[in-house]
Amino acid sequence: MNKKTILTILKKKQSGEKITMLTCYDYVTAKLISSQDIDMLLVGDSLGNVKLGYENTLSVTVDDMIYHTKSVKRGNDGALLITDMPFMSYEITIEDAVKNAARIVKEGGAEAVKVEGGIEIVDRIKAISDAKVPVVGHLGLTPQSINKFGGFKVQGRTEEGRRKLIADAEALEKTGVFAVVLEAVPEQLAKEITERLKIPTIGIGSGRYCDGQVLVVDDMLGMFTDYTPKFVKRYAEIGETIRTAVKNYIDEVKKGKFPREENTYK
Ligand SMILES: Nc1nc(=O)c2c([nH]1)NC[C@@H]1CN(c3ccc(C(=O)N[C@@H](CCC(=O)O)C(=O)O)cc3)CN21
Ligand SMILES: CC(C)C(=O)C(=O)O
Ligand SMILES: [Mg+2]
Repeated sequence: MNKKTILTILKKKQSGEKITMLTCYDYVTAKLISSQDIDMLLVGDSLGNVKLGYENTLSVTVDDMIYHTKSVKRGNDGALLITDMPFMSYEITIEDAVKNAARIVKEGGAEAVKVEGGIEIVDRIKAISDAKVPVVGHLGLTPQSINKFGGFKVQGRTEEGRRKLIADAEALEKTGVFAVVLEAVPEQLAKEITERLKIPTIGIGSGRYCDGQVLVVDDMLGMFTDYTPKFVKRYAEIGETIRTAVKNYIDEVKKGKFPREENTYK
């Protein structure tokens, strides 16, 4: 597949071509997804929920992110590879932020990192970017703030919230992020932010007017069903397919129908 870079992504905003992104956590899935000319793969810290079975993303470590990024890297054919910086890997000091971003690039092979937050973290973002690592921002319902928000709560519904989100988005652009994920941002506000910014907005639950869209792959494939945010559309029922396949396998082994002659060495 044609190699996508940050230039590919920036150009799509200019031309008005929609940008596509999915999360991805492993080699097999990276091969499958990138065979379809997706623009970006995100090794999301949602892997804490989806792959590790935690209740939220707060326990995810830099080592977890590197482990999964290496796996995705080997299967990726051409997509721009972005990895989330996990909770507390960029909050404490600028030095931490740069060191952890560097590990994600050097050891994991990510081409960019994503961080959650606005004005309060622009110094960390600038330092990472100055260290030659492209950064994606993430605003709105930022899951690493779950304890501060008191749950997975839509942000930007009050006038003050609206103003803060716009100011954060503009601050991120000024600091040099090359794209910003807008999560669960009310559609008209996401539209306004998208129109104000020269960098692309990638929406998840933020309506039709964002420059691109992202979903958690296990959600859109019907694999992860512990909870289903309203913004998820199921494009397949792979969970159901797996259950049926496993059921048939068990039945056939018990009845002696599997293995058959063609599955047997002579
Ligand atoms: N599988 C999965 N999909 C995701 O999209 C996702 C993760 N995991 N883990 C990290 C975060 C958590 N996310 C979530 C989780 C729950 C809601 C949720 O329940 N939202 C409510 C709306 C809440 C409100 O109206 O304020 C909903 O009904 O959609 C949203 C995003 C998004 N991210
Ligand atoms: C949902 C996307 C944007 C994300 O941050 C993740 O998967 O962790
Ligand atoms: Mg994330």
